[in-house]
Amino acid sequence: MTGYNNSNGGEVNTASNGNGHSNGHSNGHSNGNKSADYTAQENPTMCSKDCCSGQGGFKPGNTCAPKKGAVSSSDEKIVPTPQSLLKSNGKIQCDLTPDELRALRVLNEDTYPYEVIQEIADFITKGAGVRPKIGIICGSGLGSLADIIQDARIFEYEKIPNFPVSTVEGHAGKLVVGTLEGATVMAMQGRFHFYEGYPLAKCSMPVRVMKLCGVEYLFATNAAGGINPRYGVGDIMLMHDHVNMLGFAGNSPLQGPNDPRFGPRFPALTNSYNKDLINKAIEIGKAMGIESNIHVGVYSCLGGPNYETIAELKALRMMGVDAVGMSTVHEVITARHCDMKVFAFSLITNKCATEYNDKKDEEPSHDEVMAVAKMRQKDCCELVSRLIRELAMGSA
Ligand SMILES: O=P(O)(O)O[C@H]1O[C@H](CO)[C@@H](O)[C@H]1O
Ligand code: HPA
Repeated sequence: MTGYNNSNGGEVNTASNGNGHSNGHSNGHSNGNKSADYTAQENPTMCSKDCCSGQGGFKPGNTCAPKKGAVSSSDEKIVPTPQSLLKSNGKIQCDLTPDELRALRVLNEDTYPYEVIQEIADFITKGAGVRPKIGIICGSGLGSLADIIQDARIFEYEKIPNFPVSTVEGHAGKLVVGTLEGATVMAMQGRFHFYEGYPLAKCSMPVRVMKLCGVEYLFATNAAGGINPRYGVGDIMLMHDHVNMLGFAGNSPLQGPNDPRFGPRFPALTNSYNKDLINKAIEIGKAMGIESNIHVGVYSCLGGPNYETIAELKALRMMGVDAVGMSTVHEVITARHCDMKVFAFSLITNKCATEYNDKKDEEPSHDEVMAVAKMRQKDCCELVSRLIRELAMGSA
């Protein structure tokens, strides 16, 4: 791989994707459901199996009184909403613990005003005693990128005011601030995904926190499925562009009122991925002897959490997508909106099938994703730290 220049779209491969196919599926089916309405057939007047079965079976005249120990509707645990917690004097009244209350508040908080982001940033910079220049987001299984940070000050997400919590395996939920190769850095060991139930603005809110902490460069990493047939498991794809599938569906982290202190209402995304950093990373890949495992390509983010169907993967390939995942794009959009320089790469953890087959072992799984990330974390760490060294020395 030689120097990258955006004009030919990097290594984007427009290989024929074999559009015509027969998948051998038949539409007709029999559901084999012999007794769709079990209670109605056996006990024509029974109100429900659960209701009457504790009373010695159904007898004509059962009153269907609640069973002993059953929870009456007034005893049922109420799932609190902000409204249900408010007394008429506007004060919150509930028996939730402070932690439960905080989790509830963070779940319900969809937008983060500038001042709240500033508060979070102040909490971190005061606690860490530094203003980091480089922000790193660790992809699934790539948390070790943060383990190499020196003089680390670690903030658990639960302890950061107004911060969401990580719910995905391989995302520890820690923010690590310190130095790496002479640069001050902050790394998210655990990112937020749309499929976790967080709105996109919340998923990428930490990028704004990074900005207000002083971060100028965002390094975003992810685990992804390789759609480009030339990509192998364990390869690294430097992102030079993306296709925002969630954006196609009308969803953006920038939706809602725009605060010009972060950036413009209508940001351009045509030069989102920094070319100098891509070229430096290619050089570093050569120096590491992994040149043949480095590609430059297009990433696409789907909502997840399910992996893609064959038809979806074929469609993505036709659109020029090389690797697919469930993250990163909203972070990049948020970073570009507030004028951060972006470097991003995908670790290809699995090859995506674009032809129909019945091979179970070719189906993607998060276990496989984590295993490959573990296997390749050393090279990923080296690539990131060497690139940061170049930045710190002012040569990137
Ligand atoms: O993008 P990251 O966070 O690396 O994780 C990827 O791996 C998970 C699926 O295995 C999904 O969350 C997908 O987005
Ligand atoms: N699809 C979507 N996300 C992923 C994949 C994949 O194949 N691999 C890792 N993250």
